[in-house]
Amino acid sequence: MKAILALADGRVFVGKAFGARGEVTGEVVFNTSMTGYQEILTDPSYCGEIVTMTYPLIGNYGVNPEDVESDRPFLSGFVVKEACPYPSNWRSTATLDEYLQQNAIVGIQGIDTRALVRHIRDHGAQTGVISSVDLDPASLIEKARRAPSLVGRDLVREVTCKQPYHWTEGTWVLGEGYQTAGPPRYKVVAYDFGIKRNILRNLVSIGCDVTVVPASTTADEVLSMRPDGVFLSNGPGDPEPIVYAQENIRKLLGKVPVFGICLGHQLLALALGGQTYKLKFGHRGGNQPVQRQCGRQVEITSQNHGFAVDGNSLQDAAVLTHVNLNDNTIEGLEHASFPAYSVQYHPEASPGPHDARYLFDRFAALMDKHRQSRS
Ligand SMILES: NC(=O)CC[C@H](N)C(=O)O
Repeated sequence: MKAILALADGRVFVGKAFGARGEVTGEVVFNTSMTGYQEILTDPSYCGEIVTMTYPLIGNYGVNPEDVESDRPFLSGFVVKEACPYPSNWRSTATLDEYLQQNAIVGIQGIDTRALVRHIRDHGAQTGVISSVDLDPASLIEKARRAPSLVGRDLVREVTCKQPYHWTEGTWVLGEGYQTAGPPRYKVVAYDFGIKRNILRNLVSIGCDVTVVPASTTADEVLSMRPDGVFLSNGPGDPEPIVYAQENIRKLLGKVPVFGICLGHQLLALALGGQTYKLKFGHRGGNQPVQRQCGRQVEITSQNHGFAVDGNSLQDAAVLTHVNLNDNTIEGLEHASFPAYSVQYHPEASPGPHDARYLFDRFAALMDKHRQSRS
């Protein structure tokens, strides 16, 4: 069945429908990861986005019930060059096409993804529409132009949990599956702005007893739980309109150690009086080089973000700790005096390299130090 991807600037790509049939809009972005499509599909940070994979063959190891970062896919639509119909993997329980159909995700394949990605790289991310029900390019271009932008929208409300919940699953080991939690050493409250499960698994693996709370949970409610640390999660959309989270973070600073990832990093910067801005097309992939400013070591990192922190806006409120070697954007910060730090990239990987796992151990050390300071 024919399908069309139309961009707001009038560029049109004709391909074949796969996954669910229908029509969706979203900001068209691209991810350069060669593997990890199931983790990408189930990362709530992609809510509101149509995700294009630059690697041409997607689905060749199928899907399975373990490699997920939330309970369902959150992206708007999926664009690939070729969706493999015959996966080869002993862990596979379904094809990519079946998985997208089961989760009502609209896909298009068979388009020139290289041309699409070069267009986005040269002209910037923009809204688009995928449709297998309206095949009139002019109509679709108009729909893409009317589609809402990510800027100024609170998409966190669409993905956060409704009630607090306890998390006990640790990281995955081949042949054994997900590890169970050992004796807890730290009580951590994790804000769910669209949290990825592998962040929770890594927190459990460093000895955290994790309670996940909705994004709107107040600082007083969090402090009443007497945590040793508070985690600020990744999540979708523009960080600026999430003012309620910035206000709660501001009230927590200095009272309890804080560790933030991606959206959590941006919210921490905003809470410190900093500013964020929208990148031309974002960083999404598994090979972004990030250099530590202390020690100059370079980490190859997993990334998925379209906004960034303006390093000049933080003044002396925070120290900039990590920088992206591709474009010198800010990738990490720490508070000048309070036990609080964050990174723009994803040390939990899923998908991607594990170079930055040390950042979880750093959270444990910060909680130890804070506990000693109170004893
Ligand atoms: N993965 C994330 O947390 C993304 C953060 C934010 N939504 C951005 O696109 O920059």
